[in-house]
Amino acid sequence: MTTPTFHPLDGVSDNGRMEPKKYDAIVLASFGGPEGQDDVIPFLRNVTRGRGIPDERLEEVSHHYRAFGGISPINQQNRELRAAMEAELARRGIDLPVLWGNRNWAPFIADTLKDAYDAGHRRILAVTTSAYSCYSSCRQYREDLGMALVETGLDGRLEVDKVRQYFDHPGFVEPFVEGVTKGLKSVRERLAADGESNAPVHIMFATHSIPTADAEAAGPRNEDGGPALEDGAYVAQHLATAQAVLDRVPEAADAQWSLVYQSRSGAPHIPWLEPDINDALADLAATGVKGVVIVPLGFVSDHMEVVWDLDTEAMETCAELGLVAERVPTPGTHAKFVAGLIDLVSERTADNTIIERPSTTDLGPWYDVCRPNCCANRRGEKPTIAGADSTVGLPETEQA
Ligand SMILES: CC1=C(CCC(=O)O)c2cc3nc(cc4[nH]c(cc5[nH]c(cc1n2)c(C)c5CCC(=O)O)c(CCC(=O)O)c4C)C(CCC(=O)O)=C3C
Ligand SMILES: [Fe+2]
Repeated sequence: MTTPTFHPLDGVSDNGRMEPKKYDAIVLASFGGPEGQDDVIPFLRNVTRGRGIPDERLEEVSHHYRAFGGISPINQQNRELRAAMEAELARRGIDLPVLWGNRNWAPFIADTLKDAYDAGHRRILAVTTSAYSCYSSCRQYREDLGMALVETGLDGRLEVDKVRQYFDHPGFVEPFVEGVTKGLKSVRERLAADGESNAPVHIMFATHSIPTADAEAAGPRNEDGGPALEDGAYVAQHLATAQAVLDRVPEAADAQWSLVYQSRSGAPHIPWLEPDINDALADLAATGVKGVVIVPLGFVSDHMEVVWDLDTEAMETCAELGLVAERVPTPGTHAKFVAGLIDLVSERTADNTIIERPSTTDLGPWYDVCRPNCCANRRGEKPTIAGADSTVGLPETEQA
C-alpha cells in the first residue's frame, strides 16, 4: 500500500498544505434536509438533480422522511453544532463568526456566501459535515462552494478555503472510542443477562455505500492516474479510522470487526460498495455471533441515514436474527468533536496556536488543498475551491 507523501510546509503549490491565513468567518457547509412534509419532494429533487436516481427510489426514500413528519433531523443538528462551535470559539477568545449553508436545502450555500460578503467578510474557511474523501463527501462540497462563488459573481472578491478532511483527527475518533467502549459493555451485559456471557460480540463499522467507481476515484492519484491508496481513499480512510478507534478500546482487543455499507441507491446494475449491513448481519448470525456493536463511523450526526437506515432498518434486522445490538452515538456536538473542529480551524489561522497537526492514522494529516483530480466528478468538471487545480475561491491576484 502506498501512502501519500506529506512535504514540509512551504506553500500551496505542490505539497497539499496551505500557509496559515487570517480568515474573517467560518462557513459550516452541510447537506441540508427537509423541515416539513411539503419540503420532502422538492428536497429529494435537489439531491438527485441530474443523477438518474429512479423515481421508485425517491418514493422509497420519501417514506423515511414522511415517517419523521417530513422533518430531517440534520438541520437542527447543524444549528446545534454551529452554536457549539461559536461557544468554543468564544471560550478560546477567537473572534470568528460561524455561518451555515447547505447543498440541498435552505439556507443554501450561495445565499450564505452572499450574506457573508454583504456583511464585509472577504476570507472564508469552510468546515464541512463530512469527514472522509469521496466525490459526495469532499469534492462535491468544493464544487458547491465553487459554483456558489460563480453564481453570485463573488469569485475573485471572496476567498474560500476548506479545512482538511478530518476522518483521523482525534476530535472525530475519540467520541467513537467512548461509544464503542460503552456499546461493548452494554452488549456484553445484556448477553450475560440472557445467560450468554461468553458469546462472541462483533464490532460492525458502518458507512454510506458509494458507487465502486467513486470509491476508485476517491483521493489522490498515482502518476499513472490510478488511486494512490489501495481501494481508493474512501475505503482506506475508513479501514484506518476503524483500526484507530479499536486501538484505543482495550476491551475490544479480542473482538472481531468489519466495515460494512448502508443506504445504497442508484440503479441496481451499477456496482456499489458491499456488503450491505443487513446482509452482513445475517451472515454473522449464521456463524453464531450473538451480539453486535454498530458504529456509524461514516457520519457526523444522527441524521436520517442513521436514525432510519441503522436505528430502524438494521435494528429490525438484528431483532429478526436474535442479535443483541447497540448503536454507538455519532460525534454530534460531543465536546471533543467540537473542540477538534475548532482545532482544525486554528491550525489554518495566522495566529495559530496548534503547531502540530494531530492525526490517528498513517494516512494523515490529510491535505488542506486537494491534489489534482482528487475524488473526480465522473460527470464532468465544475469549478471547485481548495484544490491544487482550483480556479475559483482564490485571491484576485491569483485568479487564472
Ligand atoms: C458518502 C455519502 C454521505 C456521507 C458523507 C456526507 O455526509 O456528505 C452521504 C450523506 C448523506 N446523504 C443524505 C441523503 C441522501 N443521499 C442520497 C444519495 C446519495 N448519497 C451518496 C453518498 C453519501 N451521502 C450517494 C453516492 C448518493 C447517490 C447519488 C447522489 O444522489 O448524490 C439521497 C438521494 C436518495 C437516495 O438515493 O437515497 C439522499 C436523500 C444525507 C441527509 C440525511 C438527512 O436528511 O438527515 C446525508 C447526511
Ligand atoms: Fe447520501
